[in-house]
Amino acid sequence: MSHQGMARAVERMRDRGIGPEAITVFEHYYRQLEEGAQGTVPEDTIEPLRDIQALGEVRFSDEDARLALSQTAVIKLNGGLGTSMGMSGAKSALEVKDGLTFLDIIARQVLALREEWDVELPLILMNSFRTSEQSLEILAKYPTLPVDGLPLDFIQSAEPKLLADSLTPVDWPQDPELEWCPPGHGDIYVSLVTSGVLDSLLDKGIRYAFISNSDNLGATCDPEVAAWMVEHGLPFVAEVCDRTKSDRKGGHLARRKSDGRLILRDTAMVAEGEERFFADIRRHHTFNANNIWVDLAVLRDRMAERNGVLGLPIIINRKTVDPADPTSPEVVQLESAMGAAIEVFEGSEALLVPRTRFRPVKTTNDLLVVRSDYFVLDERHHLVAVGEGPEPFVDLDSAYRLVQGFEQRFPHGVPSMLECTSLRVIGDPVFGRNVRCVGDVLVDGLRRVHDNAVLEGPVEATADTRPSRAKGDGLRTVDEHLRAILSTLEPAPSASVPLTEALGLVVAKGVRSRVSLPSFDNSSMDGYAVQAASLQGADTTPVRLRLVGEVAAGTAPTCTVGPGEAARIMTGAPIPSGADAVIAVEDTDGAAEGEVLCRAAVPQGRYIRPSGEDVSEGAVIVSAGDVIGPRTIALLAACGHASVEVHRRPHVVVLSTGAELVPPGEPLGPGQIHDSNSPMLWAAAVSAGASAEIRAAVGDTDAELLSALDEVLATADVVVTSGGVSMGAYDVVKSALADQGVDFVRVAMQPGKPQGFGYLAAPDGRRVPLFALPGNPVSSFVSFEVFVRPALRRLMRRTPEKRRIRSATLTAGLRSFEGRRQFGRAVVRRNSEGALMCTPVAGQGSHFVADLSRANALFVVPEDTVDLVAGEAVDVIVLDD
Ligand SMILES: Nc1nc2c(c(=O)[nH]1)N[C@H]1C(S)=C(S)[C@@H](COP(=O)(O)OP(=O)(O)OC[C@H]3O[C@@H](n4cnc5c(N)ncnc54)[C@H](O)[C@@H]3O)O[C@H]1N2
Ligand code: MOO
Repeated sequence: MSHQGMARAVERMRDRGIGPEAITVFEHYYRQLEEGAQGTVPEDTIEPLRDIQALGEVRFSDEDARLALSQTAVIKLNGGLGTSMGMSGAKSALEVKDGLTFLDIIARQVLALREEWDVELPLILMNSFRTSEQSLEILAKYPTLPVDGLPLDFIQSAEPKLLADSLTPVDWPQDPELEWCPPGHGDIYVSLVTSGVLDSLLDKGIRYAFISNSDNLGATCDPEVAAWMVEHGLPFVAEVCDRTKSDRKGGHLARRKSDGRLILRDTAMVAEGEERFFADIRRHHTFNANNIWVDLAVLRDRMAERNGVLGLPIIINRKTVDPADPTSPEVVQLESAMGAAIEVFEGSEALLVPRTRFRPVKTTNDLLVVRSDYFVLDERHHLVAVGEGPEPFVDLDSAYRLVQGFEQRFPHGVPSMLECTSLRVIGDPVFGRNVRCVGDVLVDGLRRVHDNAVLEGPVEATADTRPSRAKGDGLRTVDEHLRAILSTLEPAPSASVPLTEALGLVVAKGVRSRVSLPSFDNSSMDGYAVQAASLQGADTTPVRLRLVGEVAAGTAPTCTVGPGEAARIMTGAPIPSGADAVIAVEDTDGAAEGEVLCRAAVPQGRYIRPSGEDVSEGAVIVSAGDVIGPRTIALLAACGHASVEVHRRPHVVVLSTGAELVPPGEPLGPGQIHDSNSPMLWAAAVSAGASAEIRAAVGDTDAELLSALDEVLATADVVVTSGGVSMGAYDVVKSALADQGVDFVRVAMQPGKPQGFGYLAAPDGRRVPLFALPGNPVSSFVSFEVFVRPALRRLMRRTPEKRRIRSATLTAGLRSFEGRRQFGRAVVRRNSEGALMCTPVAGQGSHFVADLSRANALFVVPEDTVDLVAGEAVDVIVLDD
């Protein structure tokens, strides 16, 4: 009966036009199925992987990496339908981040790599008969993507689903397409051959393929892996990641004892009673990320040797014919796993890669995290985690499981997850706009989550989630206020700036050298360019060489140096042709014309700085994320760049308020003081890396302040005001801006309790952040340190945003306010044993400018600490690091 089943299945495949190679493979698996093959891998036949090479340990020169990448193609397994997320078309057509689909991101990643490395890097999808059309439509948006002589996709084979009891092909007239399934991703090897793509790639000189799932946004084509394969002649590399408890189900690699080869053991291959070994994450401590690298020439040989049947272990997948209808007949699908091919290649290797290379989106929980601000797409379209903590754990209720239900309940986008450790939603609330999750959040039984809600854990966000300003005694904590600021800031756009304006900025786009360094062979000494052979024996018997010319730095040589000849040469001057060494002037008589007497022999190459020794033309000299310092500027300049693309420097305008203020240097009238906050805040902004200017202080009327702000908003990226934020009758900043979008809050800190922050609209529509700091000089300074400096660094993408906190020993006791975090001023020094000692300055009042200036550090006393005695440890922030 089942033999008949195979015959009928094969007949259907022929009718559908499926090629003989794929049919042979199907028959192979069908026979295994009939024989009751289980394909198990018992634990005593394998050894756990040990001493796995890690990606960070393999390093190659740019040139090697480029060369390897120029022989590589990216292949994406794109047959997935996303049925488990309620999708019917290609899963990769789902908008996953910033309005882009998986395929858009993949296409952009490939195009960025091509540009960065100047390589052809073909992208090819392995589609199923159901995903091809829709996927190619998306890729059509990228006209430069296709590579001459290669298709953008090939279609993997199809096979009939078999009725579970009779193993005959199932009939499903309601939707005949459901009678077919793709034979798993292990089919890629057969389909590469039958589609002709394998030959086309090899004909074009493409020797390696990087193959991964299209829903794994972490799987970017890393040139270092390609270079590693080339260097060691590896036929097959499988990327593995460290396994955590939640990865217990995935497959892992192991070494087969009988022949020492690597094999893949998937869940389905675990022998009965051996689940505990499989689940032991210390024993099998990595899992297969399904990112593989294959030497296509070796693959072609293996396929030929085995008559097109690689013989991968069979996977028997049991489903219903209509996956969406559990009452439809039960079927089996014969599949194989791509990674299983590792056992076919002698000399295969596993490579331990960071978890970031395995970021699949399998569920809407994954989708929420990827869409959120926890991740950004960088300029190379790599998905980069920007949250400080580990990736948040998300568990949404069943109403969100399918994409449609998910979209309906997040109509304004997903919440901010930057500061979230976990989010669990019970019920099916619709989320408003600008919702922020902080810590471990549980949403239970809510009908809706309001706009601007801050869900702060550990929370049972069961009651009201309207934005809460204050808690307890009405004060906001320091961390809450800082988060409220940082989470709304949008980093400055990138711009190209001259080198002299780039100091301290973060590179937005990698730069390649326009020249080789040195760009020509030149002399590292003042002396004579010679042929080394001419000076043989000159150590014992001095040799006379005929002077044929002179080369100074900055000129082109006009002479050629032959045997017995020399050309006078200066440091940095080009080596004339014919010469292969330089003898230093000290080893000669220094003659300027006629003949020069040489008293030393020189080896070939002596004192010659060869072209390209330092940098080769086209090499990447700085990368996105690098911070520009004086040495980077030297490199950029040497490599021919007058400007560099960076994240822009924000321009800060400082504006003090108070009728009592007089500019420094001018005489004081009764009740007047010199404005010291303006220059202090200006200097603090410049020290933080921003550019800054001071706007003359204004008095205490709303009109004065508003008209000054109108003026500064035209040029400011950030406005910092001082004064006028407390409870006084003339507290102008608060009175003028409270209903203009600036929030005035009291923060549980000392000094610096009254704070304002918000956004004002600039004349050109930009939203300009405004910090309203308290007027007391010390309060103003501390507020800048705690809130403005991290914000400026975030705008410039400088990390770390906050200063380092260290521990020091107090030399004197002190008292602090309960419920407020105290930022005291101190002198922090090392004692003779090297220990950090903290001595608070005498005047801790908010008006002591001299004591502030004597201090070099802030000490931080937590909210719940009131008394500290000498000898206790205290946190300190050293200011002049
Ligand atoms: N009744 C209350 N009074 C105050 C409270 C309060 O809660 N209730 N809070 C106190 C705290 S704490 C602070 S801090 C200050 C904040 O005051 P303002 O931001 O409103 O600032 P001003 O009143 O304008 O000035 C305070 C102080 O600082 C001197 N100052 C102001 N600007 C400058 C400058 N540019 N250069 C040098 N010195 C400056 C100003 O002359 C005052 O002496 O409020 C407390 N009051
Ligand atoms: O809190 Mo105010 O900022 O002390 O002086």
